[in-house]
Amino acid sequence: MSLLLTGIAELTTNDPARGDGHAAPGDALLGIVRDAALVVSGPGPGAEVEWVGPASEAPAADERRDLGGRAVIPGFVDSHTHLVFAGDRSAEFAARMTGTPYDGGGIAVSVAATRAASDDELRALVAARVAEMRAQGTTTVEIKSGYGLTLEDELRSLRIAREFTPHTTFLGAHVVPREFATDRAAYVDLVTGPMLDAVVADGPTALAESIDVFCEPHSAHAFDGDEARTILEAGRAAGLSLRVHGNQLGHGPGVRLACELGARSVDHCTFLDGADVEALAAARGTTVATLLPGVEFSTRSPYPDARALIDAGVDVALASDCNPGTCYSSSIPFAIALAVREMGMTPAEALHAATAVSARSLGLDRRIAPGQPAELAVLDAPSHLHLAYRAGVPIVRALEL
Ligand SMILES: N=CN[C@@H](CCC(=O)O)C(=O)O
Ligand SMILES: [Zn+2]
Repeated sequence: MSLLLTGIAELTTNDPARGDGHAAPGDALLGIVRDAALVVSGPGPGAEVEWVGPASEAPAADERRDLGGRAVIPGFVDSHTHLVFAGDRSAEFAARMTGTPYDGGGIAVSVAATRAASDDELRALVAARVAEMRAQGTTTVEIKSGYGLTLEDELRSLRIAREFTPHTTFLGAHVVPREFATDRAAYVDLVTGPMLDAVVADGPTALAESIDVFCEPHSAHAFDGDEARTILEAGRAAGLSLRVHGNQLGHGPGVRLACELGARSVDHCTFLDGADVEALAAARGTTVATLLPGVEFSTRSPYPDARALIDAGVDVALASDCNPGTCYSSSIPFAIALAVREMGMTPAEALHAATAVSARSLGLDRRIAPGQPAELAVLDAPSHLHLAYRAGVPIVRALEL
C-alpha cells in the first residue's frame, strides 16, 4: 500500500539539496519545497517515505489524503527528557518565582515519590507524557533514568523507558542520594560498578544507549568535574555513548569535559566562557550543544546566547528537558518560541535545531527523504514560521498515518 499526501503548502525536508530556489531566509537550511507532495508506504505505523517533490510531479498511489494547505515538518526529536517520575514539584516552582534559587535539592523529593510508585503507575505516567508530546509534534524522544538512584530503581526506570523508546539514557549520576551524603565516593563506586554492570549486563545497548551525569560544582548535590570524568569514562568503557548536563547553574568543567571525551551532547550550556565556545566549535560534528530554554524560563535564569554559538560554528540543538523540577513542559513549540524570542535564533534555525541537530545527537538522520521513516508533523498553518509566531497556540501535532 502507498499513501499520497497532497495539499502541503510548505514541506520542510531538512535536505538542503531539495530547497526550491531559496525564496526566503531559512529555505536552504530547511530544504523547503512549496506546494509539495509526499508518498509514504502505509498507511499505518512504521511507514517510510517513498517519494518527495512538487505536487505537480507527484506519482500515483493507492490512497490519497489532502492536507488542505498546511505545512508539514519532520517530527520533533526531543533529545533530553526525564519522563520517568512520580509526583510534582509545583510548590518548588512557585517558591522560585518569588526568589528561591534552584540548586538541585528538590530532586530528592522526586526520587522519594518515584521509588514509592508502582511499575504500573510509572508506566501510565510515562505513557501520558509521551502522548502529550505527540499531540505537540514530537515523534522521537530520549528518556533518562535518574529518579531511582538505587540499582533496582534505576533498572526499573530504564526498563519502563525502553517500553516507549530505544533512546534511553542511564542517569544514575543525577545527584548523590541522601543515604550516601556522607560518602560521595561510595556512590560514584556504586554507579560505575554494580549499577553500570547491571545496565549493560544483557549487552551494551540492551537497556541504555547512553550514560549521562549532572556535572555541576555549583550544586552540593551534583557531581564535580573529577567525579563526572570517572563516571563518563566508565560508561564509555562499558560501550555507552556519552551525554552531559553541563554549565547549568554557573560556569564549570562540564562543557569542556564533554568535548574532550567526545560526548554526543552537552546540555544546558547556560554559563559559557570563550574557551567553552571554542571547545564546542572545535567539537562540531561530534558534540552538540543542546539548549533547553524551558529551563531558563522555569528557573528564572539567563538564556544562553544561541546566536553567538551558531555564529562561532557550534552545532546547536533544542530539547524540552521535561522534568518535575526545572521544566515541567513537554512542549518543543514552546522551546522554539523561546529560542527565537530570547536566544537570537531564526525560526528556521530553531526548527532545524529541534529536528535535524537533536536527531544527530541521538545518532539519527531526521530528513524527509526516500527510505527515511515517515516521522512527520503537521501544522494548522501554511508555514513553519507560525511555530514561534503563534506561540502558545496548539497548531502542531504528529501526523498519524
Ligand atoms: N539538572 C539536572 N537535572 C534536571 C533537573 C531535575 C530536577 O530538578 O528534578 C535538569 O536537566 O534540569
Ligand atoms: Zn535534564
